[in-house]
Amino acid sequence: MKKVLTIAGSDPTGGAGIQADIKTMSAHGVYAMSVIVSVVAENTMRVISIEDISLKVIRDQIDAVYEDIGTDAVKIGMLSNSEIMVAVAQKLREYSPLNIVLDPVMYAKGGNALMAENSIETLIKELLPLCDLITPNIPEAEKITNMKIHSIEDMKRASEKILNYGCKSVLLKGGHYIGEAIDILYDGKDFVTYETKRIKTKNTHGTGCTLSSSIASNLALGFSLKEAISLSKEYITKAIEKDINIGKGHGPVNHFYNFFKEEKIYENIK
Ligand SMILES: Nc1ncnc2c1ncn2[C@@H]1O[C@H](COP(=O)(O)OP(=O)(O)OP(=O)(O)O)[C@@H](O)[C@H]1O
Ligand SMILES: Cc1ncc(COP(=O)(O)O)c(N)n1
Repeated sequence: MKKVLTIAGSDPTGGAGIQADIKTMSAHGVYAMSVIVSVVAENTMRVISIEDISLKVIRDQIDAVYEDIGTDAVKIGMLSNSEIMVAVAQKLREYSPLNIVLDPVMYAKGGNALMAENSIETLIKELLPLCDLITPNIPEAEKITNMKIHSIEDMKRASEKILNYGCKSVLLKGGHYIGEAIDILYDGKDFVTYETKRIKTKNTHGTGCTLSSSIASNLALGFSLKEAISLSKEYITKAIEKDINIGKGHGPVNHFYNFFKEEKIYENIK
C-alpha cells in the first residue's frame, strides 16, 4: 500500500487541515499519516485560537514516521512560523522523501492569518527548493512574488518567478478570482491549464488542503505530475459540486462522494 504523510495544522471541525488531508488520502486508497504542527481551534465561521506544537515534538513526530514506516509522498500545509519551517525543512533534508507537495497556507477563509507574515522569506529559502510542487492560490502567489496578479498572463509570470526560487513546478490556483476555476501548472517547460466551471457555493472550506492532498496521493500512486493534477482537479470539482452543506459558515467539501462513487453507497448515506 502506498503511504502519504501530511505535515500541517489541525481543524477540529474536520473541514480543512490534517482532517481534510486524511479524508482525501483515504478516499484515494493510500495509507494516511500525519504530523501535527499546530492545533487550530476553528470552525466553518472563524478561527478562535492557535497553539503551535513544540519544535521537539514536531521533529519527533517526523522521526516516528521515518524510523518505522516511510512515505511515498508528503503534503505540507499550514506551517505557522519560521522556526517550524526550519525544523520541518531540516527533517525533510535528513530523510529526502519523494514527491513533496507544498500548499503554502497563509490565511483561513475568514481572513485570519495561519502563517506569520515575516516568515515568507524562510518559506522561500528553506522549503521551496525541497518541493516537487507548490500550490499557491492567487493571494499566496502575490505574497511570495511581491507582484499583483490580475490576469492569466500575470499568473504565468508569477509561476515563472516562483519556479526561480528552486521548486520543480508550480500549480497556481485561480480558485476565487478569475472567471471560471482555472489553475495553471508550470514545470519550467510548459504551461498546462486545468479549467472547470465555477460552482456557485459558499462551501469551499478546505479546497486547497483537499487538492494538494489529492495530488500527493496520486503522485504516490505513480501517476505523472500532469496526470495527477488532472485527476485531482476532477476530485476537488466533484467534492465541491456534491455539496453536503455542513456548518453555518464556509462549509467543508464532500469526500464521501469520492469515497463511495464506485459502490454507489453514496446515494444511501446522503
Ligand atoms: N467555486 C469553485 N468552483 C469550482 N472549483 C473551485 C471553486 N473554488 C475553488 N475551486 C478549485 O478548488 C481548488 C482549490 O483552489 P482555491 O483557490 O480555492 O484554493 P485555496 O485558496 O488554497 O483554498 P481556500 O480558498 O479554501 O483557502 C482549485 O482547483 C480551484 O480551481
Ligand atoms: C489547519 C488549517 N489548515 C489550512 C487551512 C486553510 O484551508 P483551505 O485553504 O484549504 O481552505 C485552514 N483553514 N486550517
